[in-house]
Amino acid sequence: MESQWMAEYPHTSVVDKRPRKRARAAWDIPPLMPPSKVLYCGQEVVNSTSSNHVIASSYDYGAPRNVSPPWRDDDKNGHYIYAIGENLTSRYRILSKMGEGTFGQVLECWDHENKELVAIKIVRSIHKYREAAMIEIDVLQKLAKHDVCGTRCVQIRNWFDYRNHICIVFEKLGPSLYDFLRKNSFRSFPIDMVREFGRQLLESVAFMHDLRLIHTDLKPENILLVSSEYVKVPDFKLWMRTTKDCAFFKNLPKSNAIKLIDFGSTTFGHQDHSYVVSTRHYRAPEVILGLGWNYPCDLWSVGCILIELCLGEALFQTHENLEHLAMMERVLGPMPQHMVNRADRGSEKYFRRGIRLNWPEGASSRESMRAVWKLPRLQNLVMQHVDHSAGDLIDLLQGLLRYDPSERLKAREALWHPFFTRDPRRGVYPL
Ligand SMILES: Nc1ncnc2c1ncn2[C@@H]1O[C@H](COP(=O)(O)OP(=O)(O)OP(=O)(O)O)[C@@H](O)[C@H]1O
Repeated sequence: MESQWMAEYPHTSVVDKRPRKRARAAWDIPPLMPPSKVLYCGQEVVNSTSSNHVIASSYDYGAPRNVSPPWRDDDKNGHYIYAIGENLTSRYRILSKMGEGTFGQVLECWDHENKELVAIKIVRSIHKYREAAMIEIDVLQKLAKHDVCGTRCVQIRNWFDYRNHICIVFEKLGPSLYDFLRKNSFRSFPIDMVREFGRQLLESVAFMHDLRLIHTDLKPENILLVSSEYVKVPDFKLWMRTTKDCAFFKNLPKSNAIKLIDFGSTTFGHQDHSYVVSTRHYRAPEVILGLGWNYPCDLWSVGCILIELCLGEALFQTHENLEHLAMMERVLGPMPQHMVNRADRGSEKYFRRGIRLNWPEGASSRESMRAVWKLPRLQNLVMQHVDHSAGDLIDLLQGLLRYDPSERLKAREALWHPFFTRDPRRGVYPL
């Protein structure tokens, strides 16, 4: 959920060159406290996610049901302040924090009624976020109605308004693909796994587009593995490069089942939209140039995501429009003239005499110029990172990353691409 309210973040981290707006929890960070431990009321729990919305609880897991916690004011940003182990209505018990986004916090809870673990998004008590949450609920209910097998998008279980916070109850899923990459020191997924992720991602996008819905915020953070289970396997790439024993292994998910989350920015696709959408690295050129966007902006994001899963890190690591466009031209070649001609008033400044990109003349620094120059062409990039199926993958990516949205592959067309239909080991098409 980003779109209009999204802020750009400065470079801060050495390891991940893409600064994230929040730390992630739950999958790789141990629970905040052992279930039996009782902490004293008012004692701060220092959580490695740097949350200041958690206070220690005087409730333990054996606390009586139906006891509501005392009323507390929200924090200054409208986040609900909670304690691990206390109730959220009489039905749910808070177990741990799973994540945090612009719109609120996601907590792992125990559902006393259905006897299952759930993930509850507690939305900030701010009017615009409450309104957006109601739209997200509408979208989730529409998706649930049509996704009879429940395999494409996260399932909504329930929702309620609690102390001025909209709470959305979801089935509990595993880590996001971004979390998984991060935990693996940003080592890439094998190409056959990328193919499976890509297929499911495109099926989910095609399903949404059939319902006339555009996700608008597709990114590895919003694609969750269904299961948290993983296996350790030898990392042959590192084996060849290092003589040390320690870095020989990487983690791989046991199952490659994934689902989409975060429908807070989802919108209807009946007409072109003009406001800025998508998280920066996954943002399509028509959005940056103010040309109006529609369904194809999701397919551009899918292209960026597939490359990231093969590389381990984002392709367009930038926070600035001109640099972003220069990176695109470096990887994909020049932008079509008719798009340059139509650039809106805000983006005219990125071009020289309305003909070509104002690059490198307009670069803000030498560092920025270097960041663009170091990017290879798409073909070389894929060949450097993929051991087989490179030709098919390059062709698919060229279709997904077409500048002109009207020429970009549609989700269903992409699913018929040889990258998905050809058996990679035998080079033949299955029936
Ligand atoms: N069903 C779920 N199961 C497990 N974890 C979840 C689930 N839903 C969300 N999360 C975790 O919570 C994080 C935030 O969720 P979500 O993206 O829906 O919130 P948001 O406020 O809309 O975020 P954003 O700022 O990206 O718009 C996710 O990245 C993920 O780590």
